Amino acid sequence: MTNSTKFTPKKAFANSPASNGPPPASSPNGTGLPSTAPAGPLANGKPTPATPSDPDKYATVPRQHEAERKRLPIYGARQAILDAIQRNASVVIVGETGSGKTTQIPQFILEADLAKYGGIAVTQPRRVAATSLARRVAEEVGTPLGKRVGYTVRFDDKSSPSTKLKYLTDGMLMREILSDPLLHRYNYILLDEAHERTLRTDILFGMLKEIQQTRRQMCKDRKAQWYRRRVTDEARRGSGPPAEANGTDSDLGEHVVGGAVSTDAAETISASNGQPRFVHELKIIIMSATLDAERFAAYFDHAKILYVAGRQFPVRVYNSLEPQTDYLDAAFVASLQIHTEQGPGDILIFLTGQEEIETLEKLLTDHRALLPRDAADILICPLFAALPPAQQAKVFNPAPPNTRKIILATNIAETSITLPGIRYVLDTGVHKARGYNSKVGIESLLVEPISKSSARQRTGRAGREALGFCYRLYTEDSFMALEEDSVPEILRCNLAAAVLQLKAAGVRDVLRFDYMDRPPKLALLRALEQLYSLAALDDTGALTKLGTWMAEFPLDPCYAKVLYESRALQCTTEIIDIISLLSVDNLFVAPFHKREEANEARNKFISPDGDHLTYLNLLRAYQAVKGDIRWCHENYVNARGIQHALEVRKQLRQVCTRVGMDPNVSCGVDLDRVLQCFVAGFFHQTALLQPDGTYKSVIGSQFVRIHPASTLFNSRREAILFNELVFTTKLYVRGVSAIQANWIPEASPNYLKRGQPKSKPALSS
Ligand SMILES: Nc1ncnc2c1ncn2[C@@H]1O[C@H](COP(=O)(O)OP(=O)(O)OP(=O)(O)O)[C@@H](O)[C@H]1O
Repeated sequence: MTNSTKFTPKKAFANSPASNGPPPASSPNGTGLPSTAPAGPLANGKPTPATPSDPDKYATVPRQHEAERKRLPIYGARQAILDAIQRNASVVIVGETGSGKTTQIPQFILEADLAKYGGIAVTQPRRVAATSLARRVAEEVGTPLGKRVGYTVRFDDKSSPSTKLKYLTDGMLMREILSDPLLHRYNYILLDEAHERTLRTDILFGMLKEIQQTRRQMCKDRKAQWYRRRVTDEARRGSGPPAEANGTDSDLGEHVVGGAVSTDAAETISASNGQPRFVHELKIIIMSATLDAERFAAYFDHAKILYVAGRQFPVRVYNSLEPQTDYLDAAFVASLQIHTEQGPGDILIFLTGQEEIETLEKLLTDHRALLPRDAADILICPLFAALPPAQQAKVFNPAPPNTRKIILATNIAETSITLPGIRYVLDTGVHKARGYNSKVGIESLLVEPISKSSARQRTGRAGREALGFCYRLYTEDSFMALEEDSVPEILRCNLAAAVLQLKAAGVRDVLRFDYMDRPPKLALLRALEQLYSLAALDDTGALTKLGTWMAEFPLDPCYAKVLYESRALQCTTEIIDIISLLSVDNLFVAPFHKREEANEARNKFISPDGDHLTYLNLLRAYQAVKGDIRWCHENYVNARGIQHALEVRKQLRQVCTRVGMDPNVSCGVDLDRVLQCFVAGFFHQTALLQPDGTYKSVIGSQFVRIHPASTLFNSRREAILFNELVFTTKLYVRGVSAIQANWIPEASPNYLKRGQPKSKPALSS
């Protein structure tokens, strides 16, 4: 990459007709309905009926942002939204980015006291969105975070029995289904950013549809019973009045609509403990700025569609006049030009991954000293998934005086979140997309063009607090050539984890599940086969005890199996440590101008057996110096990465304790056991050395190369196991360790010979 590009914003960008709409629509409706306060709705059990409205009863801190709320375009549509929600079981709401869907619609429901019989869940594809939105909405509602408004994301829960409105990742809602199969605790589920079509959202769509139908049927059945009982009671009493209302009748009495009893709530008897359990209809609301509303409405049983017009502030969109050969360089130059030539406001730059972010962070940091004297200072804030939450949170802090914040983000900043201060967005037009070839079982992670929908979402990160600007580092023709939407993840991913969750949620026949887009049959069969080989499914395709245990962990099934095996081989401490470390992309940093020194430093930790034990050595050394940051710097260790791994480790240890597994059982120096555990989960990801020095995978007979970043790069060992088989520029294996070839056939009870299933599982059920 060079800095000598001819790219300049003035020359390179044309004012685009894609400029995003007129100035904000003002909000006509000024009055909020009073909020009310049912108790403990997100805890299991029978919710307490609503108390009379009292907006301030639960506001233990002052409400904030009231005037801003009322200026949001969505506020003008408040009554229409509430009417649609009351009249329809499912509603699709489409409104511009920043118009107020995510923060306001749940509050409308709260304030209008519609969620009488349970809580409100708002799902987000990403944890950073869930946590920041909950924080903002708690401020608006005037409640400490975790009380009336809270969030639940993997490894972090800020909710309590008094939480009425909860932001959570779609993965966490899937987990809640395991313990509360009909999601009784919720009255409303809002599926936000539904256009993203992550694997989990797609699975959730199908599960929620089924839950909604079941609950509706239960309400109807219970209602019929109630009528029969009432008629019998009245007949027995002659012409006297109906029986004095007991708890059931008074609950039902609240639902009398125009003389008929509505079917949206009824008491029923829980089969498990014979205690009365309140059943109420589940309302589903699907939201996004960029989705195919008709398609979603058709899938959700002809849901009502609402389009809410207007955005708060305009965003001027500029496209590059010429194609850019190096988007990273273009982003570097453009950001400095904005900084030195444009007015105040922070900059958000979309890049594809941690490595690119760290490269640009370094370039910009080095350039700080060269800024003109009169220019403001710059503060660079990275934002990517593997960054520890505390570091991620820094992007939400205002920049110090006379400083411009430059946020370097992956597409975790693409949807949903408001990053305060952002006025300029630089869109490189690319992202890293995961793919999966189910024929050969190879995953790929390639840099690809984004979709138009993603480009619009990126644009929408500006214009949320004031007029904004979006510079697309690609031509308008390139924009026009983009696909409208990205291919749903379910059509391009390994489905083993999703199938395990479906099975754990009681879906027997995953081939016939009601998918919005049906994945290829081969991909589903592969997932079933993989779970069978891990002994998570039995010969009939039903979940085994082990499978149920594995579904408890927020881990890919292969890692859950490794952890399970660690109990027998008595090395749970080491396995938890290594799995946590594997959740980080790069544990070592290797700046290109200091590669040799970095390699030398890494050699201190290297285990001759490969990456897994090398990571363990690294953690032990880090613990010995008590996480000294200077030590990390001197040894080219990614301190942020290790901190993130330690967070994951803490949480995994907690889950282990919860399921009765002692996380403190260690194998000491007998580290072969650790690798044997990994073979138990990854026997299908092993390869044998060939006479010519190459490696051939045991399953699929693919020639694979050890990734240059692996400690076993260029080494010749009898057999290897790997955590990832990834096509980038070539077919590489990553996360590699040396193993004994005879461990492979022993590793799976369902495999007799290498790569040969003992018998085909009954895949259709
Ligand atoms: N953390 C925050 N700091 C400052 N303003 C915020 C914050 N969160 C929300 N806002 C304000 O509330 C507005 C509405 O945000 P909200 O997330 O509800 O919009 P949205 O319609 O859901 O957007 P998107 O489609 O992009 O998710 C923002 O445009 C911004 O003005």
